[in-house]
Amino acid sequence: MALRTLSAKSAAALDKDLMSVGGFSLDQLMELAGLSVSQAVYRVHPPSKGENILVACGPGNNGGDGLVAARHLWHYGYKPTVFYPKQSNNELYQRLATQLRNLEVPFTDDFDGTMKETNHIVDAIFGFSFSGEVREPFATVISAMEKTEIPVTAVDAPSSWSIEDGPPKLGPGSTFHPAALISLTAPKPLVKHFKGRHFVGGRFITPEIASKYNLDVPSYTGVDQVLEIDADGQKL
Ligand SMILES: NC(=O)C1=CN([C@@H]2O[C@H](COP(=O)(O)OP(=O)(O)OC[C@H]3O[C@@H](n4cnc5c(N)ncnc54)[C@H](O)[C@@H]3O)[C@@H](O)[C@H]2O)[C@@H](O)CC1
Ligand SMILES: [K+]
Repeated sequence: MALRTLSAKSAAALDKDLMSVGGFSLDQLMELAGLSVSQAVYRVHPPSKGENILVACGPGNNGGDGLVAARHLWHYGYKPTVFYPKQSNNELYQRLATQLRNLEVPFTDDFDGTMKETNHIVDAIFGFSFSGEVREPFATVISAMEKTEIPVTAVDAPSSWSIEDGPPKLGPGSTFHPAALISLTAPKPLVKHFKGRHFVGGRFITPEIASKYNLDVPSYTGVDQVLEIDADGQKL
């Protein structure tokens, strides 16, 4: 039986619960989410397949997960480059960007140009709060990820996909099928349209929260922050 999914509305409510009664700060959740993302990338694309990783970050917390993942990837020996065109003034994101600059991780405004030197892309543009039609500058970037042969790992959702209904019928993203997806906390309903390698991560939910939101706690192994599952939700 497939792992139970979490709607966009419940994902937002669960996040709030973790940060209130759960006692977590956003920094902590983002660190664990981004650490999971980096481990999924390591599984899908070990450094031996090419060290250049382009991390595309959006304006919200999905983008924050990308910034954290870029830092861990650097420590694993990759050469990440970050595309982060709508940088937030929020102190948390500024600190994440400083941490990357201190490692001399480059930031680029030229997604297409950087893509030419890239072995793998991380799509951290939009997560569970995305809705409507994609606005620029992200529409162009999503079209580029849609057309390229370079494999993409999507964070929580392929950007542009409706969280409930999957790929848009028309426009940017309508034929965007990333090679891999890492669902954070729990898969979202869009996974029924997803055909690539699927991981779950975000190893921070308690049995109580899982029960409140009617979720399965993934059976992570040892120190792993990710679990790869098949279409039936079974561990691979
Ligand atoms: N409990 C969890 O699972 C956690 C989830 N985190 C991450 O947080 C994400 C959700 O973050 P947020 O709620 O900040 O939202 P997102 O990062 O999904 O996106 C919100 C941003 O996208 C913009 N946006 C929305 N629709 C758009 C459109 N059509 N065109 C252009 N821009 C648009 C909004 O203005 C906003 O700036 C999750 O998907 C996950 O990646 C973690 O960081 C923390 C823990
Ligand atoms: K994404």
